[in-house]
Amino acid sequence: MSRDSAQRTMSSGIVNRAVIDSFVKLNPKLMIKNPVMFVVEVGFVITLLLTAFPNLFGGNYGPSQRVYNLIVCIVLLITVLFGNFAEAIAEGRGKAQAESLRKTKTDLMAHRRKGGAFELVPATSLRKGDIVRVSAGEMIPADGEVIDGMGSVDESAITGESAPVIRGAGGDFNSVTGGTKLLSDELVVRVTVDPGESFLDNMIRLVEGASRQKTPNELALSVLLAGLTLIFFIVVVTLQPMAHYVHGTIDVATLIALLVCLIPTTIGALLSAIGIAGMDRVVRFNVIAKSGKAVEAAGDVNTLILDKTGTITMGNRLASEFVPVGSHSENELIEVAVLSSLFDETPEGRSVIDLAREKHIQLSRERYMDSENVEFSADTRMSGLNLVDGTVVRKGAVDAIKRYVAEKGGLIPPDLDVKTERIAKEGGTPLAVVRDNVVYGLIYLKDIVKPGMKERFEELRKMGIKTVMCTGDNPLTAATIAKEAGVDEFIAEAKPEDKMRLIRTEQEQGKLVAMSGDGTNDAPALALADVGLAMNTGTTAAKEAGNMVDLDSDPTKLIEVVSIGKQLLITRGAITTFSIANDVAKYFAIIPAMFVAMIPSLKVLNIMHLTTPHSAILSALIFNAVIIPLLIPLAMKGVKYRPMSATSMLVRNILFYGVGGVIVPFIGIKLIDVMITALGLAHI
Ligand SMILES: Nc1ncnc2c1ncn2[C@@H]1O[C@H](COP(=O)(O)OP(=O)(O)OP(=O)(O)O)[C@@H](O)[C@H]1O
Ligand SMILES: [K+]
Ligand SMILES: [Mg+2]
Repeated sequence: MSRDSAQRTMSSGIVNRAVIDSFVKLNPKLMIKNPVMFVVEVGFVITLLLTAFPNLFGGNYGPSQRVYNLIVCIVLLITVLFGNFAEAIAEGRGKAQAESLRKTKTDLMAHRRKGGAFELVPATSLRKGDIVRVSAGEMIPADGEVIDGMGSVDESAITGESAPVIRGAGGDFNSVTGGTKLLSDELVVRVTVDPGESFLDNMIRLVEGASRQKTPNELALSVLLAGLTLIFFIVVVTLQPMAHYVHGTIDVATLIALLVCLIPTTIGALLSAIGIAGMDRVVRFNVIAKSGKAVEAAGDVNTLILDKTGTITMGNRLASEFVPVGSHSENELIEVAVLSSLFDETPEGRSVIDLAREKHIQLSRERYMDSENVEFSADTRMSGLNLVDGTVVRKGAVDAIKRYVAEKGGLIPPDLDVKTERIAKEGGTPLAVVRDNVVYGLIYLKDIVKPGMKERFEELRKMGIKTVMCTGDNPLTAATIAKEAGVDEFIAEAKPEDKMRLIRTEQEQGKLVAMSGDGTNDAPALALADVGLAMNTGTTAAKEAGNMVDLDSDPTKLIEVVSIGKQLLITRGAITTFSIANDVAKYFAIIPAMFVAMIPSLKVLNIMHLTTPHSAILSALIFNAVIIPLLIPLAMKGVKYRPMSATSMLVRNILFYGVGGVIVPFIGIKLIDVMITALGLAHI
């Protein structure tokens, strides 16, 4: 089957299923969650009874009333079904996706460690803390952290990305996901989740919408809609005594039709579809949002915090030059630099070794096996070795090294600052190299700003979002890169806790903050931020702390997420405006029609000139139903979002959807009235 036709059968499958689901959702237990549409369903039941027994509530109605009641009854049923269909079709994609994810889960086996050996067990029996061995060609049986070995993993089952990724013990690339396939080598993995709680399980639940809860915004809107419904209910109920007062009566089916026309059924029917579609759009960008709330928060974000290396710049900072200082030669510098990097497994450390090799300087690791390796940390901003003979070598951020040398009573060579400045002004990262308390020179780490960053930040600025670059690098390098990339503000020489402080300060000013990160030390900040986008390549801690995970591990994807969030909020606002404006217009169609027989002077209000009172009511009711499926595409695709300030967006939308919402029903109802008249149904 070609991809195209496969897609078509999938989408026709989704439609068929949605049609069935529309009926399943008629179950009152499910309907009650949506009070507006529940009222319509109750109306359907009552008019159904009135079709069978036209004089159920008194009166002396003839057979033509039966036909009228039946038409109202059918239109009401269709209205409810249309609303259910909107929700079902929005859920459809996720359900289909969940099914294909479930397939990757079945029948996994695992080699679990027991004593000194490994036993073959079903993956479903694995518990948190179990140790498993995975060999090349096998599926990784559960989520976990690699504790030994390194290998390439095909994660396409969850990311859809076919390029294999490297996973290995230690560092920020140690997390593996159950259901992905190890392509090479062997890994020993410590399982980090119990059955049913895995990433894949969560993802299935998420895309399926099983764990979907109403967001605070949605909840507030639902309460408002329910309130409006109650008000209109009271209004409609009091119409009957008013009619009596002018010596008329209004039949119950008409009252129900009026009520349904007046309550906000359009937004009531589409509300949950809009929310589901928003989450779905995020998924299509390969981002897993743990809640709809996170997506919504993204739409309101004021401040975006990004780190420099790897987010704004390419991130493979490579040593490109050795710059000796004082009276030291280049070779002397290189030797100390290599020594300090001998066991430094960061890309920076590796690149120092590579550049030195190009310059024909190499040291054997075996000779220094007994020395103590001092790993790089974002807190010390240094790395190096403590040799057995007491010699200490370090490389690191220049200010950190300067402080270190001063503590040890060493001197700072006079040309260090000038040379540091030169590298920093070019946007490079200078690393100072020191043996004991003597500074030998600088390593020039080059990093390039990713293409197109300036345009992306410009777009964010138009959305009214402030961007702050937070980097551990020195202020000059930071300033150069900030200018080149076009971020609004930057913080240099930042330690992980500075990120948290920045988030807190912004939040205290009432702002919503988004950030992306991947390291274990990013986890607290990811948890603190309103939108925390964790990288899938990152550590388990980071992924647990964030409320979104980017499967492609592209930190700049926050920009798309923010756009989708905004689009979601705008779409909901637009359809709400449209829905309520619609109801105003329907009021003009129905009220004059209902009362004109009793109060002839109301004729002046009858601006639409609909054929008969019955046709007026039926036209409004049919329009009310038909508008729901007509708006499904808009609810699913979202209102197109263009970067502009929130107020101008609001004004524009109120004009478009508010005014449009008043005009469209006038035209629509008139057209339907003409058709009803042509069909000869106006005089039933
Ligand atoms: N392997 C390393 N050995 C020694 N020093 C390093 C090493 N890697 C980075 N540094 C220094 O430590 C500083 C802080 O590094 P850190 O990773 O916290 O921030 P960064 O990568 O510069 O910025 P960002 O937070 O934007 O990623 C770097 O600017 C650099 O000066
Ligand atoms: K309505
Ligand atoms: Mg970094």
